[in-house]
Amino acid sequence: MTDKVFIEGLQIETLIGIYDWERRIRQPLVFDIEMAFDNRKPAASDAIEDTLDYKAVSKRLIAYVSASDFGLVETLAERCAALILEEFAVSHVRLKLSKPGAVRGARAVGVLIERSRA
Ligand SMILES: Nc1nc2c(c(=O)[nH]1)N=C([C@H](O)[C@@H](O)CO)CN2
Repeated sequence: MTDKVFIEGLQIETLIGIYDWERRIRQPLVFDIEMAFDNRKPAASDAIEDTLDYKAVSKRLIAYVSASDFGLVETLAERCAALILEEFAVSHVRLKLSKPGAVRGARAVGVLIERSRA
């Protein structure tokens, strides 16, 4: 089963970074997320209750990330992947966390991780 539900370009502002100046500001992060989910049931029923609701996942991530204050993008990406696997009916998640403008000359830097439910 290779079905996915995705969220692309979800921008969230938060406190993130290892340098002193970064601890005094909020910076935008961008999330691209793919979640394994069998979409055949909602396709047959046409019922939102049968979906992996991408709006519900987005709202939960916005709440979590906005309130977070990690130093590394690695830490935040790991926590977000764990949250998705624990709180939603997702067996596998691929999560790209981009920090735009963090490095001069680069459009964005960040991490890309894939995690599965234990
Ligand atoms: N692999 C990482 N490298 C760096 C990180 C990070 O979170 N992961 N963070 C920084 C700084 O906070 C940087 O974003 C400031 O421009 C540097 N390298």
